[in-house]
Amino acid sequence: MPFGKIQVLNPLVELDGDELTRVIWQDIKTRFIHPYLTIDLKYYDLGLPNRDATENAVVHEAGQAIKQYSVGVKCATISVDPTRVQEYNLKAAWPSPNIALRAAIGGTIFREPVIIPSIPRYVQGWKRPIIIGRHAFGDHTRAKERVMHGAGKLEMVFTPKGGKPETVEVVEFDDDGGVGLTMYNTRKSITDFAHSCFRYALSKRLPLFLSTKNTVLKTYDGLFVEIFEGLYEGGYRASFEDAGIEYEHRLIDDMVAYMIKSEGGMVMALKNYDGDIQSDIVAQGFGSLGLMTSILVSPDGRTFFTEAAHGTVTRHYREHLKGKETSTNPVASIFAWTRALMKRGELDGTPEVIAFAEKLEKACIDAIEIDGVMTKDLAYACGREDGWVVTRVYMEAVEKRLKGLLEE
Ligand SMILES: NC(=O)C1=CN([C@@H]2O[C@H](COP(=O)(O)OP(=O)(O)OC[C@H]3O[C@@H](n4cnc5c(N)ncnc54)[C@H](OP(=O)(O)O)[C@@H]3O)[C@@H](O)[C@H]2O)C=CC1
Ligand SMILES: O=C(O)CCC(=O)C(=O)O
Ligand SMILES: [Mn+2]
Repeated sequence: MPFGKIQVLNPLVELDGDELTRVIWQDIKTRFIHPYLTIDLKYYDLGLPNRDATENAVVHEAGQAIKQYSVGVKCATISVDPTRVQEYNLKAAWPSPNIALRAAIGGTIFREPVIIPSIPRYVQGWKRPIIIGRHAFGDHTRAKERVMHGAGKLEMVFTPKGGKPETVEVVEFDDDGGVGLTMYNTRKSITDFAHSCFRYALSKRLPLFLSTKNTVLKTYDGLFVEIFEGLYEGGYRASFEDAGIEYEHRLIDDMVAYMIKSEGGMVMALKNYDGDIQSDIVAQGFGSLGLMTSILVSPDGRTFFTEAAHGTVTRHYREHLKGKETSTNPVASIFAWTRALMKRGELDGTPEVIAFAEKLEKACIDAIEIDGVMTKDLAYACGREDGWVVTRVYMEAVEKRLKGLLEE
Protein backbone atom coordinates (compact mmCIF):
# COMPACT_ATOMS: atom_id res chain seq x y z
CA MET A 1 0.00 0.00 0.00
CA PRO A 2 1.57 3.36 -1.02
CA PHE A 3 0.74 4.78 2.31
CA GLY A 4 2.23 4.68 5.82
CA LYS A 5 0.44 5.27 9.08
CA ILE A 6 -0.29 8.90 9.94
CA GLN A 7 1.09 10.14 13.25
CA VAL A 8 -1.40 11.97 15.48
CA LEU A 9 0.87 14.16 17.59
CA ASN A 10 -1.16 14.52 20.78
CA PRO A 11 -3.56 12.20 22.60
CA LEU A 12 -7.25 11.98 21.85
CA VAL A 13 -9.57 11.19 24.75
CA GLU A 14 -11.93 8.36 23.85
CA LEU A 15 -15.13 7.76 25.81
CA ASP A 16 -16.70 4.39 25.09
CA GLY A 17 -20.42 3.87 25.52
CA ASP A 18 -23.32 1.44 25.41
CA GLU A 19 -25.49 -0.91 23.40
CA LEU A 20 -25.55 -0.79 19.59
CA THR A 21 -23.39 2.32 19.39
CA ARG A 22 -20.73 0.50 21.44
CA VAL A 23 -20.76 -2.31 18.88
CA ILE A 24 -20.42 0.18 16.00
CA TRP A 25 -17.72 2.11 17.90
CA GLN A 26 -15.45 -0.93 18.07
CA ASP A 27 -15.98 -1.60 14.39
CA ILE A 28 -15.11 2.02 13.50
CA LYS A 29 -11.82 1.77 15.40
CA THR A 30 -10.93 -1.58 13.84
CA ARG A 31 -11.69 -0.51 10.28
CA PHE A 32 -10.89 3.19 10.14
CA ILE A 33 -8.67 4.28 13.02
CA HIS A 34 -6.08 1.66 14.00
CA PRO A 35 -5.06 0.60 10.46
CA TYR A 36 -4.31 4.18 9.40
CA LEU A 37 -3.31 6.22 12.44
CA THR A 38 -0.64 6.02 15.10
CA ILE A 39 -2.66 7.57 17.87
CA ASP A 40 -2.50 7.69 21.66
CA LEU A 41 -6.12 7.12 22.71
CA LYS A 42 -6.76 7.92 26.36
CA TYR A 43 -9.54 5.41 26.86
CA TYR A 44 -12.37 5.80 29.38
CA ASP A 45 -15.06 3.17 29.48
CA LEU A 46 -18.33 5.00 30.08
CA GLY A 47 -20.36 1.87 29.40
CA LEU A 48 -22.97 1.53 32.12
CA PRO A 49 -21.39 -1.54 33.80
CA ASN A 50 -18.13 0.36 34.30
CA ARG A 51 -19.86 3.54 35.44
CA ASP A 52 -21.57 1.39 38.06
CA ALA A 53 -18.35 -0.45 39.03
CA THR A 54 -16.49 2.86 39.49
CA GLU A 55 -19.48 4.52 41.19
CA ASN A 56 -19.48 7.04 38.34
CA ALA A 57 -15.87 8.16 39.03
CA VAL A 58 -14.90 7.27 35.45
CA VAL A 59 -17.19 10.04 34.12
CA HIS A 60 -15.42 12.70 36.17
CA GLU A 61 -11.99 11.33 35.23
CA ALA A 62 -12.98 11.44 31.56
CA GLY A 63 -14.13 15.08 31.89
CA GLN A 64 -10.77 16.04 33.45
CA ALA A 65 -8.90 14.21 30.68
CA ILE A 66 -10.80 16.10 27.96
CA LYS A 67 -9.86 19.36 29.69
CA GLN A 68 -6.25 18.23 29.91
CA TYR A 69 -5.87 17.07 26.29
CA SER A 70 -8.38 19.50 24.67
CA VAL A 71 -10.15 17.01 22.40
CA GLY A 72 -12.48 14.13 23.22
CA VAL A 73 -14.72 11.80 21.23
CA LYS A 74 -17.69 10.15 22.89
CA CYS A 75 -19.84 7.14 22.05
CA ALA A 76 -23.51 7.39 23.04
CA THR A 77 -24.28 6.20 26.55
CA ILE A 78 -27.38 4.96 28.34
CA SER A 79 -29.01 7.57 30.57
CA VAL A 80 -30.40 5.64 33.49
CA ASP A 81 -34.11 5.43 34.23
CA PRO A 82 -35.77 3.04 36.73
CA THR A 83 -35.95 0.18 34.21
CA ARG A 84 -32.18 0.37 33.65
CA VAL A 85 -31.53 0.08 37.39
CA GLN A 86 -33.22 -3.33 37.25
CA GLU A 87 -31.83 -4.37 33.88
CA TYR A 88 -28.20 -3.72 34.92
CA ASN A 89 -28.70 -4.42 38.63
CA LEU A 90 -27.18 -1.01 39.37
CA LYS A 91 -25.94 0.25 42.73
CA ALA A 92 -27.66 3.58 42.03
CA ALA A 93 -29.59 5.47 39.35
CA TRP A 94 -26.45 7.26 38.14
CA PRO A 95 -26.99 10.70 36.59
CA SER A 96 -26.55 11.14 32.84
CA PRO A 97 -22.82 11.28 32.00
CA ASN A 98 -23.58 13.86 29.32
CA ILE A 99 -24.70 16.36 31.92
CA ALA A 100 -21.55 15.99 34.02
CA LEU A 101 -19.25 16.16 30.99
CA ARG A 102 -21.00 19.20 29.54
CA ALA A 103 -20.97 20.92 32.91
CA ALA A 104 -17.23 20.22 33.31
CA ILE A 105 -16.40 21.79 29.95
CA GLY A 106 -19.22 24.36 29.69
CA GLY A 107 -19.86 26.01 26.37
CA THR A 108 -22.22 25.26 23.55
CA ILE A 109 -23.15 22.14 21.61
CA PHE A 110 -23.34 22.81 17.87
CA ARG A 111 -25.35 20.23 15.95
CA GLU A 112 -25.26 20.19 12.18
CA PRO A 113 -26.69 17.60 9.80
CA VAL A 114 -24.54 15.82 7.24
CA ILE A 115 -26.22 16.81 3.99
CA ILE A 116 -26.20 14.11 1.32
CA PRO A 117 -27.62 15.49 -1.93
CA SER A 118 -29.28 12.26 -3.10
CA ILE A 119 -31.13 11.70 0.19
CA PRO A 120 -34.45 13.52 -0.08
CA ARG A 121 -35.34 15.62 2.93
CA TYR A 122 -38.48 14.73 4.84
CA VAL A 123 -38.86 18.52 4.96
CA GLN A 124 -38.61 19.08 1.25
CA GLY A 125 -37.98 22.81 1.27
CA TRP A 126 -34.72 22.55 3.23
CA LYS A 127 -31.77 23.22 0.99
CA ARG A 128 -29.14 24.64 3.33
CA PRO A 129 -27.95 23.49 6.76
CA ILE A 130 -29.81 24.30 9.93
CA ILE A 131 -27.37 24.40 12.81
CA ILE A 132 -28.52 24.11 16.40
CA GLY A 133 -26.48 25.96 19.03
CA ARG A 134 -27.64 24.19 22.17
CA HIS A 135 -26.80 25.72 25.52
CA ALA A 136 -24.99 22.91 27.33
CA PHE A 137 -25.41 24.02 30.93
CA GLY A 138 -28.14 24.34 33.52
CA ASP A 139 -31.94 24.54 33.15
CA HIS A 140 -33.54 21.07 33.30
CA THR A 141 -30.15 19.31 33.46
CA ARG A 142 -29.41 20.93 36.82
CA ALA A 143 -32.96 21.04 38.18
CA LYS A 144 -33.83 19.89 41.67
CA GLU A 145 -37.17 18.16 41.64
CA ARG A 146 -39.38 16.34 44.10
CA VAL A 147 -42.81 14.96 44.74
CA MET A 148 -44.75 16.70 47.50
CA HIS A 149 -46.92 14.23 49.39
CA GLY A 150 -49.86 16.00 50.95
CA ALA A 151 -50.74 19.58 51.70
CA GLY A 152 -48.10 22.25 52.19
CA LYS A 153 -46.47 25.36 50.81
CA LEU A 154 -43.74 25.31 48.15
CA GLU A 155 -41.37 28.26 48.26
CA MET A 156 -38.19 29.33 46.50
CA VAL A 157 -35.67 31.02 48.77
CA PHE A 158 -32.64 33.09 47.73
CA THR A 159 -30.26 34.21 50.44
CA PRO A 160 -27.96 36.98 49.14
CA LYS A 161 -24.41 36.63 50.44
CA GLY A 162 -24.37 38.36 53.84
CA GLY A 163 -28.05 39.24 53.47
CA LYS A 164 -31.45 38.06 54.56
CA PRO A 165 -33.42 35.26 52.87
CA GLU A 166 -35.79 36.43 50.14
CA THR A 167 -38.75 34.12 49.61
CA VAL A 168 -40.88 33.61 46.53
CA GLU A 169 -44.07 31.71 47.25
CA VAL A 170 -44.65 29.17 44.50
CA VAL A 171 -47.82 27.30 45.39
CA GLU A 172 -49.98 26.09 48.28
CA PHE A 173 -50.63 22.37 47.63
CA ASP A 174 -53.84 20.76 48.82
CA ASP A 175 -54.02 17.25 50.33
CA ASP A 176 -53.18 15.58 47.01
CA GLY A 177 -49.78 17.28 46.90
CA GLY A 178 -48.01 17.41 43.53
CA VAL A 179 -44.59 17.91 41.98
CA GLY A 180 -42.22 20.82 41.83
CA LEU A 181 -38.78 21.77 40.61
CA THR A 182 -36.33 24.61 40.67
CA MET A 183 -33.97 25.20 37.80
CA TYR A 184 -31.34 27.81 37.26
CA ASN A 185 -28.74 29.20 34.98
CA THR A 186 -25.89 31.63 35.53
CA ARG A 187 -25.25 34.99 33.91
CA LYS A 188 -21.74 33.82 33.06
CA SER A 189 -22.89 30.65 31.32
CA ILE A 190 -25.56 32.47 29.30
CA THR A 191 -23.01 35.12 28.31
CA ASP A 192 -20.50 32.44 27.20
CA PHE A 193 -23.30 30.74 25.26
CA ALA A 194 -24.18 34.00 23.52
CA HIS A 195 -20.55 34.75 22.58
CA SER A 196 -20.05 31.29 21.10
CA CYS A 197 -23.28 31.51 19.09
CA PHE A 198 -22.40 34.95 17.70
CA ARG A 199 -18.90 33.73 16.81
CA TYR A 200 -20.19 30.49 15.25
CA ALA A 201 -22.78 32.31 13.12
CA LEU A 202 -20.07 34.71 11.92
CA SER A 203 -17.70 31.84 11.10
CA LYS A 204 -20.44 30.18 9.02
CA ARG A 205 -21.79 33.50 7.66
CA LEU A 206 -25.29 32.43 8.62
CA PRO A 207 -27.97 34.49 10.40
CA LEU A 208 -28.45 33.80 14.09
CA PHE A 209 -31.81 33.38 15.80
CA LEU A 210 -32.13 33.17 19.56
CA SER A 211 -35.40 31.50 20.37
CA THR A 212 -37.14 31.49 23.77
CA LYS A 213 -40.56 31.81 25.36
CA ASN A 214 -39.90 35.15 27.02
CA THR A 215 -43.56 36.09 26.83
CA VAL A 216 -44.27 33.44 29.48
CA LEU A 217 -40.94 33.00 31.27
CA LYS A 218 -40.55 36.77 31.29
CA THR A 219 -37.72 36.81 33.81
CA TYR A 220 -35.92 33.53 33.14
CA ASP A 221 -35.98 33.59 29.34
CA GLY A 222 -35.95 37.38 29.58
CA LEU A 223 -32.37 37.23 30.88
CA PHE A 224 -31.27 35.19 27.84
CA VAL A 225 -32.84 37.78 25.52
CA GLU A 226 -31.33 40.70 27.43
CA ILE A 227 -27.82 39.22 27.40
CA PHE A 228 -27.93 38.38 23.68
CA GLU A 229 -29.32 41.84 22.79
CA GLY A 230 -26.72 43.54 24.96
CA LEU A 231 -23.82 41.73 23.31
CA TYR A 232 -25.24 42.25 19.83
CA GLU A 233 -25.80 45.96 20.22
CA GLY A 234 -22.59 46.29 22.25
CA GLY A 235 -20.28 44.76 19.66
CA TYR A 236 -21.42 42.06 17.25
CA ARG A 237 -23.83 44.16 15.17
CA ALA A 238 -21.05 45.75 13.12
CA SER A 239 -19.41 42.40 12.26
CA PHE A 240 -22.81 40.89 11.43
CA GLU A 241 -23.61 43.79 9.09
CA ASP A 242 -20.20 43.48 7.44
CA ALA A 243 -20.87 39.76 6.90
CA GLY A 244 -24.34 40.53 5.51
CA ILE A 245 -26.11 38.52 8.21
CA GLU A 246 -28.56 39.37 10.98
CA TYR A 247 -29.35 38.50 14.56
CA GLU A 248 -32.94 38.24 15.73
CA HIS A 249 -34.89 36.93 18.72
CA ARG A 250 -38.00 34.87 17.91
CA LEU A 251 -40.52 33.14 20.11
CA ILE A 252 -39.95 29.40 20.04
CA ASP A 253 -43.35 28.53 18.52
CA ASP A 254 -42.91 31.13 15.78
CA MET A 255 -39.36 29.86 15.29
CA VAL A 256 -40.26 26.19 14.72
CA ALA A 257 -42.94 27.14 12.22
CA TYR A 258 -40.54 29.46 10.38
CA MET A 259 -37.83 26.78 10.43
CA ILE A 260 -40.10 24.25 8.71
CA LYS A 261 -41.11 26.58 5.90
CA SER A 262 -37.63 28.10 5.43
CA GLU A 263 -34.92 26.90 3.03
CA GLY A 264 -32.59 26.41 6.02
CA GLY A 265 -29.33 28.31 6.21
CA MET A 266 -29.35 29.52 9.81
CA VAL A 267 -27.95 29.03 13.28
CA MET A 268 -30.51 28.72 16.06
CA ALA A 269 -29.39 29.50 19.62
CA LEU A 270 -31.60 27.39 21.83
CA LYS A 271 -31.92 26.74 25.52
CA ASN A 272 -30.76 23.35 26.73
CA TYR A 273 -34.09 21.50 26.52
CA ASP A 274 -35.27 23.14 23.30
CA GLY A 275 -31.91 22.38 21.68
CA ASP A 276 -32.16 18.69 22.62
CA ILE A 277 -35.55 18.34 20.96
CA GLN A 278 -34.91 20.59 18.00
CA SER A 279 -31.70 18.78 17.08
CA ASP A 280 -33.58 15.50 16.63
CA ILE A 281 -36.35 17.26 14.66
CA VAL A 282 -33.80 18.85 12.35
CA ALA A 283 -31.86 15.55 12.03
CA GLN A 284 -34.98 13.64 11.02
CA GLY A 285 -36.13 16.44 8.73
CA PHE A 286 -32.83 16.20 6.84
CA GLY A 287 -33.17 12.42 6.54
CA SER A 288 -32.11 10.58 9.70
CA LEU A 289 -30.94 10.84 13.28
CA GLY A 290 -27.94 8.92 12.00
CA LEU A 291 -26.78 11.99 10.08
CA MET A 292 -26.59 14.53 12.92
CA THR A 293 -23.13 15.60 14.07
CA SER A 294 -22.51 17.20 17.44
CA ILE A 295 -19.56 19.16 18.82
CA LEU A 296 -19.24 20.80 22.22
CA VAL A 297 -17.07 23.91 22.14
CA SER A 298 -15.84 25.33 25.46
CA PRO A 299 -16.36 29.04 26.17
CA ASP A 300 -12.70 29.86 25.45
CA GLY A 301 -12.93 27.91 22.17
CA ARG A 302 -10.01 25.66 23.15
CA THR A 303 -11.67 22.43 24.32
CA PHE A 304 -13.86 20.24 22.14
CA PHE A 305 -15.72 17.03 22.36
CA THR A 306 -17.63 15.36 19.61
CA GLU A 307 -20.36 12.74 19.57
CA ALA A 308 -23.35 11.63 17.52
CA ALA A 309 -26.52 13.49 18.47
CA HIS A 310 -28.50 10.25 18.75
CA GLY A 311 -28.53 7.71 21.57
CA THR A 312 -27.49 4.06 21.95
CA VAL A 313 -30.24 2.85 19.55
CA THR A 314 -31.71 0.43 22.07
CA ARG A 315 -34.39 -0.98 19.76
CA HIS A 316 -31.71 -2.10 17.29
CA TYR A 317 -29.54 -3.46 20.11
CA ARG A 318 -32.36 -5.75 21.22
CA GLU A 319 -32.31 -7.25 17.71
CA HIS A 320 -28.50 -7.53 17.82
CA LEU A 321 -28.77 -9.50 21.08
CA LYS A 322 -31.04 -11.95 19.29
CA GLY A 323 -28.19 -12.55 16.84
CA LYS A 324 -29.67 -10.48 14.00
CA GLU A 325 -27.53 -8.10 11.94
CA THR A 326 -29.02 -4.63 12.16
CA SER A 327 -29.12 -1.82 9.64
CA THR A 328 -28.08 1.01 11.93
CA ASN A 329 -26.58 4.13 10.40
CA PRO A 330 -22.98 4.59 11.63
CA VAL A 331 -22.41 7.95 9.88
CA ALA A 332 -22.88 10.22 12.90
CA SER A 333 -20.61 8.00 15.02
CA ILE A 334 -17.93 8.00 12.29
CA PHE A 335 -18.27 11.78 12.01
CA ALA A 336 -17.74 12.04 15.77
CA TRP A 337 -14.29 10.55 15.09
CA THR A 338 -13.57 12.64 12.00
CA ARG A 339 -14.59 15.92 13.65
CA ALA A 340 -12.44 15.12 16.70
CA LEU A 341 -9.49 14.23 14.47
CA MET A 342 -9.95 17.50 12.54
CA LYS A 343 -9.81 19.48 15.79
CA ARG A 344 -6.76 17.46 16.92
CA GLY A 345 -5.13 18.20 13.56
CA GLU A 346 -5.96 21.92 13.80
CA LEU A 347 -4.56 22.22 17.32
CA ASP A 348 -1.46 20.16 16.51
CA GLY A 349 -0.82 21.81 13.13
CA THR A 350 -0.97 18.46 11.30
CA PRO A 351 -2.78 18.92 7.97
CA GLU A 352 -2.28 15.23 7.13
CA VAL A 353 -4.54 14.27 10.04
CA ILE A 354 -7.19 16.73 8.83
CA ALA A 355 -6.87 15.40 5.26
CA PHE A 356 -7.34 11.82 6.49
CA ALA A 357 -10.50 12.81 8.40
CA GLU A 358 -11.85 14.62 5.33
CA LYS A 359 -11.26 11.54 3.19
CA LEU A 360 -13.06 9.34 5.69
CA GLU A 361 -16.06 11.71 5.59
CA LYS A 362 -15.98 11.69 1.79
CA ALA A 363 -15.83 7.89 1.81
CA CYS A 364 -18.99 7.78 3.99
CA ILE A 365 -20.83 10.10 1.61
CA ASP A 366 -19.55 8.55 -1.65
CA ALA A 367 -20.62 5.08 -0.52
CA ILE A 368 -24.18 6.44 -0.29
CA GLU A 369 -24.15 9.01 -3.06
CA ILE A 370 -22.16 7.16 -5.74
CA ASP A 371 -22.44 3.47 -4.79
CA GLY A 372 -26.03 3.73 -3.55
CA VAL A 373 -25.10 1.59 -0.52
CA MET A 374 -27.09 2.75 2.50
CA THR A 375 -28.70 1.72 5.75
CA LYS A 376 -32.43 1.31 6.19
CA ASP A 377 -33.12 4.78 7.61
CA LEU A 378 -31.75 6.41 4.45
CA ALA A 379 -33.28 3.92 2.04
CA TYR A 380 -36.68 4.60 3.61
CA ALA A 381 -36.11 8.35 3.26
CA CYS A 382 -35.48 7.64 -0.46
CA GLY A 383 -38.71 5.62 -0.67
CA ARG A 384 -36.68 2.45 -1.39
CA GLU A 385 -38.04 0.15 1.26
CA ASP A 386 -35.97 -2.84 0.15
CA GLY A 387 -32.91 -0.96 -1.09
CA TRP A 388 -30.89 -1.15 2.11
CA VAL A 389 -27.98 -3.11 3.55
CA VAL A 390 -26.95 -4.09 7.08
CA THR A 391 -24.41 -1.89 8.89
CA ARG A 392 -21.53 -4.30 8.13
CA VAL A 393 -22.07 -4.08 4.37
CA TYR A 394 -22.22 -0.27 4.49
CA MET A 395 -19.01 -0.21 6.56
CA GLU A 396 -17.33 -2.43 3.95
CA ALA A 397 -18.40 -0.01 1.21
CA VAL A 398 -16.93 2.93 3.19
CA GLU A 399 -13.71 0.97 3.76
CA LYS A 400 -13.35 0.32 0.03
CA ARG A 401 -13.97 3.98 -0.79
CA LEU A 402 -11.50 5.12 1.89
CA LYS A 403 -8.76 2.85 0.54
CA GLY A 404 -9.37 4.27 -2.93
CA LEU A 405 -9.21 7.87 -1.71
CA LEU A 406 -6.01 7.25 0.27
CA GLU A 407 -4.31 5.72 -2.75
CA GLU A 408 -5.16 8.64 -5.06
N1 LIG B 1 -25.56 11.52 23.74
C1 LIG B 1 -26.02 10.44 24.32
O1 LIG B 1 -25.27 9.72 24.94
C2 LIG B 1 -27.47 10.13 24.20
C3 LIG B 1 -27.96 9.05 24.89
N2 LIG B 1 -29.28 8.70 24.79
C4 LIG B 1 -29.67 7.47 25.49
O2 LIG B 1 -29.69 6.40 24.54
C5 LIG B 1 -30.62 5.41 24.95
C6 LIG B 1 -31.55 5.06 23.80
O3 LIG B 1 -32.37 6.19 23.53
P1 LIG B 1 -33.51 6.26 22.45
O4 LIG B 1 -34.60 7.07 23.02
O5 LIG B 1 -33.81 4.89 21.96
O6 LIG B 1 -32.91 7.17 21.29
P2 LIG B 1 -31.95 6.81 20.07
O7 LIG B 1 -31.53 8.10 19.47
O8 LIG B 1 -30.86 5.90 20.50
O9 LIG B 1 -32.86 6.00 19.05
C7 LIG B 1 -34.22 6.30 18.78
C8 LIG B 1 -34.62 5.77 17.42
O10 LIG B 1 -34.11 6.63 16.41
C9 LIG B 1 -33.65 5.89 15.29
N3 LIG B 1 -32.18 6.00 15.25
C10 LIG B 1 -31.36 6.65 16.12
N4 LIG B 1 -30.10 6.57 15.72
C11 LIG B 1 -30.09 5.86 14.58
C12 LIG B 1 -29.06 5.44 13.70
N5 LIG B 1 -27.79 5.72 13.91
N6 LIG B 1 -29.43 4.68 12.63
C13 LIG B 1 -30.71 4.37 12.39
N7 LIG B 1 -31.73 4.76 13.19
C14 LIG B 1 -31.41 5.50 14.28
C15 LIG B 1 -34.08 4.44 15.55
O11 LIG B 1 -35.42 4.34 15.06
P3 LIG B 1 -36.11 2.96 14.60
O12 LIG B 1 -36.21 2.08 15.81
O13 LIG B 1 -37.43 3.44 14.09
O14 LIG B 1 -35.24 2.36 13.54
C16 LIG B 1 -34.07 4.39 17.08
O15 LIG B 1 -34.80 3.33 17.61
C17 LIG B 1 -31.34 5.97 26.17
O16 LIG B 1 -30.73 5.43 27.34
C18 LIG B 1 -31.06 7.46 26.08
O17 LIG B 1 -31.10 8.08 27.31
C19 LIG B 1 -30.16 9.39 23.99
C20 LIG B 1 -29.72 10.48 23.29
C21 LIG B 1 -28.34 10.94 23.35
O1 LIG C 1 -28.00 13.14 28.62
C1 LIG C 1 -29.05 12.60 28.29
O2 LIG C 1 -29.69 11.91 29.06
C2 LIG C 1 -29.61 12.70 26.92
C3 LIG C 1 -28.71 13.39 25.97
C4 LIG C 1 -29.40 13.73 24.73
O3 LIG C 1 -30.54 13.39 24.48
C5 LIG C 1 -28.67 14.52 23.74
O4 LIG C 1 -27.50 14.84 23.95
O5 LIG C 1 -29.28 14.85 22.71
MN1 LIG D 1 -31.25 14.21 22.55
